[in-house]
Amino acid sequence: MKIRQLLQEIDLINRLNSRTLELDIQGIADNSRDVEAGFVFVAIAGFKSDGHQYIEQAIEKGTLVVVGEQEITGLSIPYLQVENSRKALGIMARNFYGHPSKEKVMIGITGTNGKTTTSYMLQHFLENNGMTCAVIGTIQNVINGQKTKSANTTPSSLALHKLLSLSRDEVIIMEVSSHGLAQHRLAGITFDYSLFTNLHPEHLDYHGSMAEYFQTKLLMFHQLKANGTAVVNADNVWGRKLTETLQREGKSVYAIGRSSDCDLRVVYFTPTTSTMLVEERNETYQMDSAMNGMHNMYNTLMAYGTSRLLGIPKEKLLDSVPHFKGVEGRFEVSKLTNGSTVVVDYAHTPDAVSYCLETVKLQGAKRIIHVFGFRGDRDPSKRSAMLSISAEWSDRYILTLDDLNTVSQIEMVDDLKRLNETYGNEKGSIIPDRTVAIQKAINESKTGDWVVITGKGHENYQQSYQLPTISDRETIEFVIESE
Ligand SMILES: CC(=O)N[C@H]1[C@@H](OP(=O)(O)OP(=O)(O)OC[C@H]2O[C@@H](n3ccc(=O)[nH]c3=O)[C@H](O)[C@@H]2O)O[C@H](CO)[C@@H](O)[C@@H]1O[C@H](C)C(=O)N[C@@H](C)C(=O)N[C@H](CCC(=O)O)C(=O)O
Ligand SMILES: Nc1ncnc2c1ncn2[C@@H]1O[C@H](COP(=O)(O)OP(=O)(O)OP(=O)(O)O)[C@@H](O)[C@H]1O
Repeated sequence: MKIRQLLQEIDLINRLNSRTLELDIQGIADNSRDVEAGFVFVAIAGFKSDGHQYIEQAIEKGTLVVVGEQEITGLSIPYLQVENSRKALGIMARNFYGHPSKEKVMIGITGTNGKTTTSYMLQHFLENNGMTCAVIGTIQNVINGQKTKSANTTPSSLALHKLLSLSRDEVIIMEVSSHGLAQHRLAGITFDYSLFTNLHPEHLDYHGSMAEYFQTKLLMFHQLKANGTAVVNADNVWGRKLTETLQREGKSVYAIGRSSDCDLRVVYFTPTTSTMLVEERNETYQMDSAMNGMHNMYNTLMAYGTSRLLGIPKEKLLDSVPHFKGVEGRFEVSKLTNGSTVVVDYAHTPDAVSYCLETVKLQGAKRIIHVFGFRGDRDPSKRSAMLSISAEWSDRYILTLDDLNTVSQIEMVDDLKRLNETYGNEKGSIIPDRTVAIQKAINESKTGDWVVITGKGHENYQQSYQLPTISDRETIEFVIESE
């Protein structure tokens, strides 16, 4: 591809000469280590390092042209200055890979919680009804049925356009994180359907306030195609605000929720059986689901409503809904021989912990023993609320370690002690070793009790613990087998 074609629709601060514009480029890299001969290197001022520092390294590796934000002169090769390197990277990636999102049905899912669950549920509904789907998100990326590990929930724009160009799937279902939106990882993408699950306090260390967090989420809805539709959970206060905003802008909104003005409305939900009575276009009918909890009622409505918008007949979908059994690490239930039950759940926000413990209570738990911790380097403002909810709902809670990231164990344990003294109660104790905490909880459980382990879900442990296990699931199996 010629540089001239690569730069289409990019706002340039300086101009390249006509000879440079006709050069053929072989690829794009945003990391100097990935540069090959004939590439364009895009320098990004990042959170940890500054790509502009690596320009010489990129030149040594054979880059033809450098794109960056800083005013730089005197390079041995052409330099192109742009307003925003991350944005320019997305547009270049789109041009290089031939605008791959144009050919697909693009579905973006955003919100604090429920993105992964809604993605896989939607994939299940669509594939059961004859469509092929790619899924891009937290657990993995699935393209043409092939699974690969994902580095981020929302990949960099370069990785994303490459994935899209490789995909032969009809529909792309992707989780869209607020970090991804803020960092222009979606630049060059347009959506047919944009889904909003909910918004709760999270990542406020990054976004500063709920208002800013909301504004960032809103960016995805400004990337809807002209005939695209927003599917919004209108029971969430921010979902209401989003609906009003989008309607004012003349965008098409499909609302789900409990109120009478919703396009897909839950008239009644029976939590013990996960049965819903729903109303759609003045018709009321029953929907049976295998997914526990009110939060999954909302996820089901989001996925079901989007499938209806894609034209799948109601009867076919109603057959598919009960067959979706859930996602790895999200309310994963094991029954133990001592008559107790263990749940592993990825809840790591106050609302998610609350939904999880409430669901367990509604399943008839005699006693709830809750094991959880807090991630180092992640928004500490949510910790007190998570602890207060656990202290209220559980009969016993054990505070333990989650991923420490760059925080030391001593620092985290000190914070657990401080939080427990301020927001906890007599039901709580602290066992820093996560595997020992889980072992203790399981050993204490009796018939009818539920042990609820939240925070890590499907993920492997970042640090090693006393028991020789690498995930909550493995620890549970180890404890059961050691009995
Ligand atoms: C803090 C943050 O969000 N960082 C993201 C950001 O990194 P960055 O661009 O700032 O990277 P950097 O390391 O400072 O490097 C700057 C530039 O120098 C370049 N470089 C660097 C070294 C070198 O030798 N040569 C070189 O050229 C790098 O390639 C980069 O272009 O852009 C990268 C590419 O898009 C992301 O992978 C990276 O995500 C990091 C790994 C991360 O952990 N992010 C988390 C916070 C995140 O994004 N999470 C959300 C989900 C949140 C949730 O819902 O829980 C997600 O979507 O994953
Ligand atoms: N609709 C929902 N509302 C509130 N909480 C939910 C909802 N759906 C799931 N949860 C809770 O959030 C946890 C994570 O769910 P899921 O992975 O689907 O969300 P996510 O948005 O992809 O999360 P993340 O961004 O952290 O990957 C679940 O284990 C559950 O506790």
